[in-house]
Amino acid sequence: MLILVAACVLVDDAGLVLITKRPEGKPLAGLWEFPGGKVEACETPEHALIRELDEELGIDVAAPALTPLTFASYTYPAFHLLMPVYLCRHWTGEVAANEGQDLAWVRPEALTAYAMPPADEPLKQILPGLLGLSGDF
Ligand SMILES: Nc1nc2c([nH]c(=O)n2[C@H]2C[C@H](O)[C@@H](COP(=O)(O)OP(=O)(O)OP(=O)(O)O)O2)c(=O)[nH]1
Repeated sequence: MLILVAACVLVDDAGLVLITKRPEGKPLAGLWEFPGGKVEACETPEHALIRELDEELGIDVAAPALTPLTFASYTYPAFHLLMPVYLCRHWTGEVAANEGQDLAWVRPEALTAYAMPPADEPLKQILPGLLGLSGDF
């Protein structure tokens, strides 16, 4: 089974990236991830992400502010994850932990210090380079 999850690398003015901790009771609990979630039927990945960022973090993101950055593709025991990852540098509102989740703003090079789902391992390695080349979207 293929599961489509949209995720976002939110980058603030200082170049820090937001990661959030998966809460207890969910699969992969306690691991840090990029905000996002499953794309529902009849939703585009962009609209799923805009919805999740509003629900999880209370921020408004406009579709043009989402730039395709990279993707993850990983086989978990129960499904195969395909995860388009977008870059977002512009949003309105203050980032808040709407679901009580832990949040961390980290330097891209420091992502390797955080335990993340196995699907995210390659992303940790390539993000510093990708963000260094990504310009000012
Ligand atoms: N958001 C996000 N999900 C990730 C990442 N890496 C990774 O393996 N995943 C996996 C974990 C989950 O199996 C899946 C996301 O599903 P989820 O259950 O959190 O999505 P959701 O917010 O729609 O949750 P729910 O409605 O089912 O509770 O993608 C990541 O960096 N960000």
